[in-house]
Amino acid sequence: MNYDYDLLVIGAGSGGVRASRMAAARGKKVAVIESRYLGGTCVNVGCVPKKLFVYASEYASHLKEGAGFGVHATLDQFSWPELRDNKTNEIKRLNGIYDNMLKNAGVEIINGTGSIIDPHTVAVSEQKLTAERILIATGGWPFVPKVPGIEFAITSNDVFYLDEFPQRIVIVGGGYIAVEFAGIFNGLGAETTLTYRGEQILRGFDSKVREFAANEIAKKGVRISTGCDIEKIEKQADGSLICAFTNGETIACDAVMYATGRRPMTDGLGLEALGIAMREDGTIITDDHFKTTVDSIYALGDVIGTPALTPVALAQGMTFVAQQFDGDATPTDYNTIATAVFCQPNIATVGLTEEEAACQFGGDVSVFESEFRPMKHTMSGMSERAYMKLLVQTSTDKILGAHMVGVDAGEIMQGLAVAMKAGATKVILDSTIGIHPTAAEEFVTMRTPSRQL
Ligand SMILES: Cc1cc2nc3c(=O)[nH]c(=O)nc-3n(C[C@H](O)[C@H](O)[C@H](O)COP(=O)(O)OP(=O)(O)OC[C@H]3O[C@@H](n4cnc5c(N)ncnc54)[C@H](O)[C@@H]3O)c2cc1C
Ligand SMILES: NC(=O)c1ccc[n+]([C@@H]2O[C@H](COP(=O)([O-])OP(=O)(O)OC[C@H]3O[C@@H](n4cnc5c(N)ncnc54)[C@H](O)[C@@H]3O)[C@@H](O)[C@H]2O)c1
Repeated sequence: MNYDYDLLVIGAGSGGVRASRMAAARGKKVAVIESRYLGGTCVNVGCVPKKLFVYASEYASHLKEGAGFGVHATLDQFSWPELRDNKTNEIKRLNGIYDNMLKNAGVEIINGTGSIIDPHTVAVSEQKLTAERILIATGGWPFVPKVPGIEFAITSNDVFYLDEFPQRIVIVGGGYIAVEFAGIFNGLGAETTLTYRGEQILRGFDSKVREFAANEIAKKGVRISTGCDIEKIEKQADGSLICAFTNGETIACDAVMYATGRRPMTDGLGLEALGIAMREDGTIITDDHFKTTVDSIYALGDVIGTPALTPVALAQGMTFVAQQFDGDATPTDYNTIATAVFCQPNIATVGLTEEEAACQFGGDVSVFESEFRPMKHTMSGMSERAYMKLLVQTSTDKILGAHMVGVDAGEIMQGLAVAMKAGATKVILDSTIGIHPTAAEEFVTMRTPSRQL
């Protein structure tokens, strides 16, 4: 059977771009269909613009900290339009780089929305394209609950393009996006409320990390309200919003941002008609080779419900190509994926939480902890503290988990993740000479366990 392409990818985000480039590099005839923006969520409305905003949000605090060092500076002005537009220009530059990168790799870019009409055919408007393999890499989309007045709320898709900076913002959710944007808006000077329906933000993270981080975030000025939810949002004549909460409280604000999770983007793909199996939450079911329940159709990235992180989608893209075109059957390894929340200070983690370690290795776990005031803040006057934890299997000395709340934790944790992947034991960390004076050296100097689990 002759097809137009060896591989037709739907979605030019983190996973789709990587898979198409790698397949084209192996001499395959590849096209990628993209409906909105090259680079997908991460480049356009995710990791990249978010991190640029995080940088912006930290200057005011740096200026204050300088005083203790004799460096006196005041913040004259923060211009939201400048931040927003400079960010947008940077994203456009990256879109151009993606365009060149794909074309130079020999990947054909097709602008439009893809819809699968049979196991080897994708329709894009009037065009019908055939391929030996179809790869769905369509990512996710913000989920917002049904709440009266939800139409007045914004999501992470809108927040990067607001006409005006909200001086008062309510952020709903307790996950990555809510916590990161609470830090961004608070740092940029907005009166920020983070509201979460559960007891403690950052579900899934180590419980001490959650408590410590929530405390540090609150110390920075974010008002954290837990155990309640928004009942309704009303728009006032002056354009401001009033949020009514389930606990009877009301808050007036200029913007309400919902960061209540993401759903897989499968709208209009035609999956039901093809009989492609999905879970209840809409994520596509795949095997170790990213194959869906239809033989020639594959899926990877956020749309399959694996950890929704760019490096995971990238790794999957590379595994997919190795499996399909190099004859390498090795599946993607999801163990010890390091991750960071870019709040102030950062949270970063790799491996098991204390709760998971206790559950899996109870009676055989040593906990090493360190909590301290970072050296910088002994003179900056800030009360910020840092927390680090290592979980070690006592009988084997193997590192089970590493956690940090502190400046640059995201940068520090990557090295620990490599060590863990290499099977590092506590003895190896102990025999590693530290870099002084850094916070990171604490990870190689914690000698006495604080607890046994
Ligand atoms: C605010 C925010 C911050 C984030 N920060 C981080 C971070 O700091 N670190 C991190 O690791 N991860 C972060 N993430 C998660 C990360 O962005 C995703 O995990 C990653 O982008 C997933 O890649 P993907 O290839 O699965 O999908 P995506 O990158 O979402 O790409 C999917 C692409 O498919 C296109 N598409 C969808 N349907 C169709 C169709 N029918 N036809 C054609 N094209 C279609 C979309 O337009 C999109 O371009 C963040 C996410 C958000 C929302
Ligand atoms: N730094 C990073 O690596 C980074 C940053 C941002 C996003 N991401 C990825 O993107 C994913 C999506 O981020 P997210 O923050 O939207 O999702 P999330 O799953 O991390 O958090 C969603 C939050 O919304 C709450 N929630 C869900 N439904 C709700 C409802 N009906 N009412 C009130 N609250 C509700 C949940 O309890 C949770 O606290 C993350 O899980 C992560 O994988 C990663």
